[in-house]
Amino acid sequence: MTDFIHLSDLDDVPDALRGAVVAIGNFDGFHRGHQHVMETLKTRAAERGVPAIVLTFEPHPRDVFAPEPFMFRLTDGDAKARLAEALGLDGIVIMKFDRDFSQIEAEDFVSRFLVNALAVSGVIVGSDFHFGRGRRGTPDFLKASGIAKGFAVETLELIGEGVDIISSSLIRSALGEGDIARANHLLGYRWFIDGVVIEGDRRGRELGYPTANLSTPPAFISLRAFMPYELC
Ligand SMILES: Cc1cc2nc3c(=O)[nH]c(=O)nc-3n(C[C@H](O)[C@H](O)[C@H](O)COP(=O)(O)O)c2cc1C
Ligand SMILES: Nc1ncnc2c1ncn2[C@@H]1O[C@H](COP(=O)(O)OP(=O)(O)O)[C@@H](O)[C@H]1O
Repeated sequence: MTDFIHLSDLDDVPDALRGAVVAIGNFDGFHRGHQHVMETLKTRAAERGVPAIVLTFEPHPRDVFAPEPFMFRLTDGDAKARLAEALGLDGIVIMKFDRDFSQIEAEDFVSRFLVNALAVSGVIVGSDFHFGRGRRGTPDFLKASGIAKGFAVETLELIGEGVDIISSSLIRSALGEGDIARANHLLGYRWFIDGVVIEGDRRGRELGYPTANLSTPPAFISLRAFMPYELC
């Protein structure tokens, strides 16, 4: 088994990742809908005997285009990489998303990155996936590109929970309401925040249970910042 590979661009793709089947998206949270994409990705890659990798973007495009209202994040790039490795994928590519990158046309994204850099053998996305300047690249466009350029494209139905489609915003709403159990259920694992424990105002000792002050990037602060959470 080869080591998990983490790339931050597609300038010089190692041979070990060329020819891969690739899942593309933001994947904030690696929730159960995303995990369905990843399981399909692993199955298709194993059938072809090629690597299974995820191609994602940081920062989140919504933070680039509409920084207000504030959107707290479920997983940063490092957490996505850890989850991808834990799910048994072969690698992750975290491309820098900025205004210049967002102007790349869907056609160019396919030819520059999917075909020339990665030589993908297959692409897996959910049925709502859009990409390229102005979000013009639709799942149908991706399928047509695959036929023209010789890679397989699979678009998956979105996984639901009751009447809701599982999405990172649904999980943010659950957390915003303090419903950790529902967030955990939708995530498929126990929600976590990464941070370094720092010295605070020493008020925790008056609360009657152990507390820790976490230094956490602003995008990871919950809407209910003063809710007690169990440490794990
Ligand atoms: C090359 C490229 C250009 C993009 N340009 C835009 C854009 O102009 N406007 C926009 O809202 N999103 C843009 N996006 C972000 C996509 O709409 C989308 O968030 C991203 O492909 C991840 O898909 P997902 O949201 O289904 O996970 C772009 C994405 C890519 C890969
Ligand atoms: N509930 C779901 N079921 C199946 N695929 C999904 C689901 N939610 C998102 N996807 C797919 O996973 C990838 C990342 O989606 P993204 O837009 O980051 O998710 P979210 O809607 O949770 O913010 C995309 O290809 C998307 O189509």
